[in-house]
Amino acid sequence: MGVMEKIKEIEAEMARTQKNKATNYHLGTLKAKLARLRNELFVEQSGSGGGSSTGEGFDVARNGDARVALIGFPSVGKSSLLNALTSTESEAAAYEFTTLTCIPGVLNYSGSKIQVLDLPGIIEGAAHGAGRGKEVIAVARNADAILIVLDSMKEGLNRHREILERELETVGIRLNQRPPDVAVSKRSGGAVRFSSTVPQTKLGPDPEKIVTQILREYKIVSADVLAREEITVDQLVDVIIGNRQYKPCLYLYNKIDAVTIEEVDQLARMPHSMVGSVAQRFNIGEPMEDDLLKQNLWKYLGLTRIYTKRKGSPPDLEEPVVLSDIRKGTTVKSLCANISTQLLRDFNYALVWGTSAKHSPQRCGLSHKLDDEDVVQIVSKTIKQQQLDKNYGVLAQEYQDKHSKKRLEAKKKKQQRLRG
Ligand SMILES: Nc1nc2c(ncn2[C@@H]2O[C@H](COP(=O)(O)OP(=O)(O)OP(=O)(O)O)[C@@H](O)[C@H]2O)c(=O)[nH]1
Ligand SMILES: [K+]
Ligand SMILES: [Mg+2]
Repeated sequence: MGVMEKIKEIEAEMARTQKNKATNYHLGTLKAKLARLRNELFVEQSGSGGGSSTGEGFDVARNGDARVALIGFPSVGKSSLLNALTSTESEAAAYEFTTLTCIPGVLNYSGSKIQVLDLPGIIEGAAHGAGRGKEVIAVARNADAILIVLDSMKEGLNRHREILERELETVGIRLNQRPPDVAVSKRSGGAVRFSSTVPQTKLGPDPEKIVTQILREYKIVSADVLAREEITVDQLVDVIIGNRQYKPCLYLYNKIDAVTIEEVDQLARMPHSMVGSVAQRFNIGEPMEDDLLKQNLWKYLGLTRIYTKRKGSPPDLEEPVVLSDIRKGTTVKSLCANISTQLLRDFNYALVWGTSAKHSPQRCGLSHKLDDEDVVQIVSKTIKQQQLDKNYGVLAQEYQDKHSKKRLEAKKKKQQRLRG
């Protein structure tokens, strides 16, 4: 039996099984099996044919401080949106599948550059290769945030939203979730031991039993599992499989110019959602204060502007350094690394003005977490400190050389002994 048939079989069995306390354990096991098979299918497919071998899908160079992928059904207005947000022109028309490839544009927002990727529309089954779905979804996997565009005029909008979520989930993308706080450490012997710092209500009456069963599904028989928050079977499976991508995702209900005010009101209340009209420039486009979309994207990307300043001069308010919480973090260290490796190497301390500082300026180390619009002055080590470091580096190198030489000699001797 092929993987696809096995998946169908398990899905059918899950549909047949009533959800109650008695079947909880059985359903949990089925879920784990299903996730394993789906993952197998995905890994298998991304390895062979269809899309590039790097898993990048369409090959578009990264540009700017962060990257957003536009995902949606055909003709929801993705290309129109790209045209409204950036200076790039992507063909927009009233027929489906107008866009056939990935079109990048750059959106400028308060000192930052956000790369926006217009993509072909996807349909149900995209993750398994329907249309150019696989390539589109691979782009979503490599983006910093996803903007799902929906057409408010379409019937079955909620179903559309669910289909898109499912397609993205199939390839291991998790939308608006944090990685679960669970550690699985394999051991060489013994059974599975499960401990938790909080009561677990979603793993049935005997959490250790179900955790053991799920791990066995992934051929792990000996391990310590520690949960620091309440988890579900799905989350445990995610941790075991390990290749999950946690992405912020904003939903835009477009074309609200064409629906009733009651409908608009309902859509605006959906989680992680906003309404707008590209055609009528409602919530989208200039002026900046009214562009709720840009403001939301900024928020979802977790971007932080840092103004740097030199000693004795005012901060440079024209060109902030933009850091991303979801990419490399927003600490003083990520700021230094963003400017130059030299700066990171010669870092002594930082002076920080702004909301992250307890008092202004606060003297901070590399691990200090910065807030949006903080002002930072980096103080490098003195020449003397650098010289000391360098000497230490030379000494450390000599020590290492000496030891690796000794190790090499010992190895040679051992080999000679073995031969002779
Ligand atoms: N009424 C209305 N129509 C819109 C709006 N935005 C886009 N459209 C129209 O929707 C149609 C499809 O727009 P596109 O931008 O081509 O949509 P797309 O999602 O890029 O489509 P594909 O590339 O085919 O997947 C065009 O006729 C647009 O003029 C809007 O806010 N309101
Ligand atoms: K279209
Ligand atoms: Mg298009």
